[in-house]
Amino acid sequence: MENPVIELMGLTKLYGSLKAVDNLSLTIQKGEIYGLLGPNGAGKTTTILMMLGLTEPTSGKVTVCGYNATSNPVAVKKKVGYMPDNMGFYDGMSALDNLVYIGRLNGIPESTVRPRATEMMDLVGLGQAMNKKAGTYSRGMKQRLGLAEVLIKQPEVIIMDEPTLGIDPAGVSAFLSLIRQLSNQQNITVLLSSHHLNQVQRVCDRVGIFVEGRLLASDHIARLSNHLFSRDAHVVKITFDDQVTGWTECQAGLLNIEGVTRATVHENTVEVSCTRNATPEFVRYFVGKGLNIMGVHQKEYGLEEIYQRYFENNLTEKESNGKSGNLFQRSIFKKIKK
Ligand SMILES: Nc1ncnc2c1ncn2[C@@H]1O[C@H](COP(=O)(O)OP(=O)(O)OP(=O)(O)O)[C@@H](O)[C@H]1O
Repeated sequence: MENPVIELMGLTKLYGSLKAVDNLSLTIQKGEIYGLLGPNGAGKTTTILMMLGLTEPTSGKVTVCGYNATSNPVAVKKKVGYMPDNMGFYDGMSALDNLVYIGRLNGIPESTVRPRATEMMDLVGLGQAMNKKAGTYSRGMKQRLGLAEVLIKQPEVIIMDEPTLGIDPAGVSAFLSLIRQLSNQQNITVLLSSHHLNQVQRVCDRVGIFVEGRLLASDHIARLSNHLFSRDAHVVKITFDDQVTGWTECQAGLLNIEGVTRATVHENTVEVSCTRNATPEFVRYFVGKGLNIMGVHQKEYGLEEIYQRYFENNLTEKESNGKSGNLFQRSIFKKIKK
């Protein structure tokens, strides 16, 4: 059932002559984890600031939990927990006391604030370390403490800007699992802005690809992939025990199979692109020809390929419109790919 929690309608933000956000329309449903992807300067932070009522749109409207973020930012702030990429704590105080302090600031009564803070520390996996000073926490522990600070408000929406920056791979994995668990158990809506495509892919239900203030695409990863790679939605690599001989005949046979758009060979490996999953037919075909199959590998398109394809399409469109700035964009893309 449709239950929009965040709604952006024709949102535009100008900084002088620079269009940081350009006529952005987007709806995020209750309980969704939505990933906002884009290179540096794409307009992600500006969009988030408008959602929080911290900066005013030049035109358009943003509502969060039914409240207009521009005219009623205080109501929005009560519903939303915001986690910037670098949260500050009182280093000399214990992590638990930091949390109690935030709880008090958010109006939690004195009788319940400490038990609630303790509960949140357990929830984010810091129960054993809650009496340590925040200044002694590692980067990953600080991110968890930041999440506890957001959760103590019991928000309906959590907005995170690069939440896993500087955390080691094991810490990232644990942190993302925690976000997924919170969303499943408490039906919290999460908006996650990130450059880390593989992390976004692991945790997000839908993603938006954002470039130069414009949303180029917004959908489920599988749907974006089907849309972009429909001609070669299923690519299968088949490896044989020896070099493939009589390839011309083989290739003609494969192209006769329904949906096959391309078949190539390199030494002992054949790659077939198809609009449907016809792997069993390929295997039967080669077995029928007396070839010994050593391995079958089905390629899946990840967010990285999807992002790259959208980015390239955007560049091609700009090139054909004769706009400049391509080298800059390409260098940003290389940076993201690292
Ligand atoms: N206060 C401001 N005054 C002028 N220009 C700004 C201001 N804030 C942001 N911009 C510009 O707006 C554009 C979008 O910036 P924004 O910070 O929203 O991008 P971003 O997608 O969050 O980037 P990053 O991934 O680097 O955080 C950039 O060109 C930036 O230089």
